[in-house]
Amino acid sequence: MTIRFGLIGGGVMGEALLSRLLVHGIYQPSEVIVSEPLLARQGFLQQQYDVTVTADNSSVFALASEVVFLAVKPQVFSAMAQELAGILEAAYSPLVISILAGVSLNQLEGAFPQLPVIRAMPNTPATVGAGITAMCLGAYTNTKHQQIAQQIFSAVGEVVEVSETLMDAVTGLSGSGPAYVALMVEALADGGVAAGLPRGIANQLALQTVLGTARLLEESKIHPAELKDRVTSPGGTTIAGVAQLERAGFRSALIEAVRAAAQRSQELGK
Ligand SMILES: NC(=O)C1=CN([C@@H]2O[C@H](COP(=O)(O)OP(=O)(O)OC[C@H]3O[C@@H](n4cnc5c(N)ncnc54)[C@H](OP(=O)(O)O)[C@@H]3O)[C@@H](O)[C@H]2O)C=CC1
Ligand SMILES: O=C(O)[C@@H]1CCC=N1
Repeated sequence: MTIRFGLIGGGVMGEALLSRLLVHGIYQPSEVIVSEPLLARQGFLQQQYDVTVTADNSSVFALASEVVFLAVKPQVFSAMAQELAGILEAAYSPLVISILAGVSLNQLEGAFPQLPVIRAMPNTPATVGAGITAMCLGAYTNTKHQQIAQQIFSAVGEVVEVSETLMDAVTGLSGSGPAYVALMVEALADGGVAAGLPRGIANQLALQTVLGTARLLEESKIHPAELKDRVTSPGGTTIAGVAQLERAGFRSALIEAVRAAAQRSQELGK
């Protein structure tokens, strides 16, 4: 069977995307090639997903007819682009999809001249099909390319299209956001333990509180402030907790976290 999908960088995000694409049957294992420097990792991916593996990035471009998906760290982008410069042949014309934080369409189009390029930012809930991806289209893309990217990212969750000027902000919010939420779940459980709960029960209460609240907000479409008002009984427990969060600068801390991550995304592209 022809190889249609090439993945460069089979790490955390690369594997998350790959596994969902295979589960959804968007690509068959025989249609996929993955490039990875580590032999042990190559062996794992080959055994786990039955895909072709290589350490040679140029062969991914040579073989993948439809999509080359970049999932290496932004810090190795220049070295990778230099290694490929001059090797890529004019005959290669896959759609290049990059999920590298901070790396701009301009940089991608400089590295892959004339190729259709899409810059995207998924997030780790993609692993369980509950991700959200923001994407923006490069100059050489057409409707077919947009549909291919839409299909790929729909396999791992929701998809929104944004202007490239918003991609660093997206990275700071939804790209990095799962870490903030995970910290919050951990800290809530710690609070429960501090208040006397056994660890297992505290973990379960913390996780289900976050899941349930997110689901309630999604299904009811009420504003988060209104939900907060509904939980806070006059003179009750919740307002005591909220007042403490305000004293500790909880909201400000989250706002600044998103801004710092967006700023870091900007720096990674320089
Ligand atoms: N993790 C996340 O939540 C998200 C990450 N991203 C983006 O996804 C990208 C990957 O992140 P993540 O999966 O976390 O990182 P990982 O380090 O887990 O994955 C990167 C993979 O690329 C491999 N690699 C390194 N150099 C090369 C090379 N020259 N050619 C081919 N493969 C190479 C690495 O191998 P080795 O380990 O041997 O170096 C590793 O397996 C980043 O650009 C990040 O910005 C985007 C959205 C969310
Ligand atoms: O931390 C990072 O740089 C990557 C990008 C978004 C999430 N993880």
